[in-house]
Amino acid sequence: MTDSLSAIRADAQTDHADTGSGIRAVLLDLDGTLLDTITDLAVAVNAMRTDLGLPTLPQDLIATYVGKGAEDLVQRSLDSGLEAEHQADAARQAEGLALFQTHYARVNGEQALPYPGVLDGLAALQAAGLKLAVVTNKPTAFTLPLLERTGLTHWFEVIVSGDTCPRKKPDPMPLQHACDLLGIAPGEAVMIGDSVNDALSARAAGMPVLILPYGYNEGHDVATLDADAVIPSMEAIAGWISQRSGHPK
Ligand SMILES: O=C(O)COP(=O)(O)O
Ligand SMILES: [Mg+2]
Repeated sequence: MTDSLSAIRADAQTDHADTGSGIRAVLLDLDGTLLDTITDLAVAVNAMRTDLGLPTLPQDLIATYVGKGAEDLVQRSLDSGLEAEHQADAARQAEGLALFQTHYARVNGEQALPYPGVLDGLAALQAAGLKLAVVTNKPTAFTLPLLERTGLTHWFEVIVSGDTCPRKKPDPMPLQHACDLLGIAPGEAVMIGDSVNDALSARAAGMPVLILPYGYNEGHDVATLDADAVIPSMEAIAGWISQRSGHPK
């Protein structure tokens, strides 16, 4: 771990030797990173399936379908266990999406909770003078009420949702957009996430990426990700980013 962190610090010093600016902002994924949202997502997915006459799915299986936004979650939840010829057509997917949206609007945030260390981690990053942004694949209509209901909105200068830009993570576009809004270069930010979508988008945007191991990586081990480090908690992440940003708390 120490070696990985040293390597990131060394990279950043090389990248920014001309400006000496280092890290000025932290971009944070939402589902599986800041908030444990799977209970509410699974309730909405299973309510959709019940409406369509389908059996419910285990929450752990639904968790492997989270990461690429609501349409993808609905599609994978409808097609779960089916051969290609039986998978939902566009009309069935649209019907499923409408049902999911109705149910999730009702339960979004009901049981969602910050993971241990998140609130202390955000406080430490903010105290260190870093700008904070959310970059999520969750649609705006669910992101903003969720952040409100869980009391997190006030931490963030910028919120980029899954439908803010033409393309979602793993495309770098939403990360670049967040940096534009923050008035910084991508190389002055660090991405914090839980999944392959965060790792790929950060790599493509040219910024370091740190992975938290407790979220939803589409059912895969986070050790398989191309990331700079896997760090156990937001609190632990905040400690060393603060040092690296040159504004120790
Ligand atoms: O909406 C999703 O599928 C995942 O959202 P996230 O990008 O905040 O993890
Ligand atoms: Mg996530």
